[in-house]
Amino acid sequence: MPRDNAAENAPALGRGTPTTHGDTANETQGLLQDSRSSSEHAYPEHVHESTPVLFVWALTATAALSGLLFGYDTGVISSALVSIRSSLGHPLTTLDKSLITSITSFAALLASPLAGLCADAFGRKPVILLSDVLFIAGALLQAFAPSVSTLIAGRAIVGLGIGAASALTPLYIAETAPAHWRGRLITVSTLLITSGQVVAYVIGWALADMGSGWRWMVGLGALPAVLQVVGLIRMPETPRWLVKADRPEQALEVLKRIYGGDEDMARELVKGMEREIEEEGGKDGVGWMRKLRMVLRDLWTVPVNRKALTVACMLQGSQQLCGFNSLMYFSATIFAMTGFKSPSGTAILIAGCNFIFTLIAFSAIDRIGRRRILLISIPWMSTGLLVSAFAFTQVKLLPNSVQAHQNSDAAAPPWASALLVSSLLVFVAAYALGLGNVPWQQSELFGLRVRAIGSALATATNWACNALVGITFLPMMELISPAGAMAVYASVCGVVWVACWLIYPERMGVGLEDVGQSDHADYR
Ligand SMILES: O[C@H]1[C@H](O)[C@@H](O)[C@H](O)[C@@H](O)[C@H]1O
Repeated sequence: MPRDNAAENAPALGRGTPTTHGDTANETQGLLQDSRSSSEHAYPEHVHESTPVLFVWALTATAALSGLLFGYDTGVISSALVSIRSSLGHPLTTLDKSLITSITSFAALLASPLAGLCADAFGRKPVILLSDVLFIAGALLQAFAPSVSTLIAGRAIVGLGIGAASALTPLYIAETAPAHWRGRLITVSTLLITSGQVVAYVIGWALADMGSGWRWMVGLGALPAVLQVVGLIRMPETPRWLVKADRPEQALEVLKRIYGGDEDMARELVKGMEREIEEEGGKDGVGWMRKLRMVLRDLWTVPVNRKALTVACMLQGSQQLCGFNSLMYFSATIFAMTGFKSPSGTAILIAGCNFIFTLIAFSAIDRIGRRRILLISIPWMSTGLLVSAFAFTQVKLLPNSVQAHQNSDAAAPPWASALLVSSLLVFVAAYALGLGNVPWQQSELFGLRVRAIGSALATATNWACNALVGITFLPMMELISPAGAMAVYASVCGVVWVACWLIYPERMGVGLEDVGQSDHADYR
């Protein structure tokens, strides 16, 4: 029987509750040896309760700019597709449109596991910087594209950046955040994803009628990347990676800044990280390929890792298979089909609702807990989808309008339109509170040794399912009707709820060093 009291017990772990894993391994670590044993240490209460210092906010905000890029680049394409018209030599064919949209997800799918590998070898920060280079190159290539194929190449390059950034930003934030604020700080990056989508929709709407407006839409994506490069260059590598790379002095300095100069706390944390690495088999000075093989083997054969990977992939897959992004990518199209006067305006409403409820998730996630939020919000997603399915049955779909974006004839009685929009808003709000956000907390499921690659594989699952939904949504609408499509997504949500209830562990407030020590009972 799943238990919900883990949330209450968990913060104690984050404060350094003694574990059964003794300090013996640590006793050989000369540099950071402290006269007190680690079991005497507890995070000072004032640190536990206080808000993070400015430095932590700066770290988080700089890293989270990747979210803005990710959100903007995924959100802008629907408006850009409409306003390209014939400016690339001919009107875009359906194949052109599909390729332009889906190549980004496929490239992200490729890039995310590679990014995890590089992040272990070279550090988290260089890989985020590399993703910025890709964002800038891809945005410029798209803005100056003379042909459809150049535009597709630009979208692919941006996709590589998105894949790397989406795998590494939450990891970077998780590894620099104080445990009791980790959920909220990772949510900052989801907040920037959703605000990037709102900005993209608004810019798309504002520039839609300008001749070469679409070039500005896609080119503007380079701006936050430049900002991030400027900010990130001054930021440090994560202390966890530094300890793993045998640079504990540097890790200590970073941790001192994170904990407002509290040296005892910083030393204690470095000791915890060293202990974790020792327990996980020590610092492995082996080559890339061998290391990858070892980590993959550990992910698969060590039960606690395998369970972590299963949960992370299940959540990331669910985040996409519930169909949310079909709204993100095609809401203007859906609203045009159903005869809405201002489909783009209604689509902005959807993106705005996603943003506002992610803001609420920000304040709730470290208080209510990830598991409880998911179990409460997912049934609302199903309800919203089922009611919208009913509303769709009351709406007369306009013929041949799957790709149309403007319509003036009302095709739905006003009550049905209102029911449709409000039920979709319920779905979106519930999504933003739970599934849109919680899967990105994935790094807290994995021990340090397998964290980067485990998170990257879960991110790849996200992109694979994202591409699947992107490709299947319009055909599904035609084949089984919009109501049928919504019903399918509602049943996916039902299955996801059961899966979360059965296997998702609460990690609110747990220190990252304690994650690798979780026993199997932690996974229900
Ligand atoms: O967490 C984000 C967010 O919820 C976005 O709105 C969605 O488009 C992304 O696919 C998801 O990863």
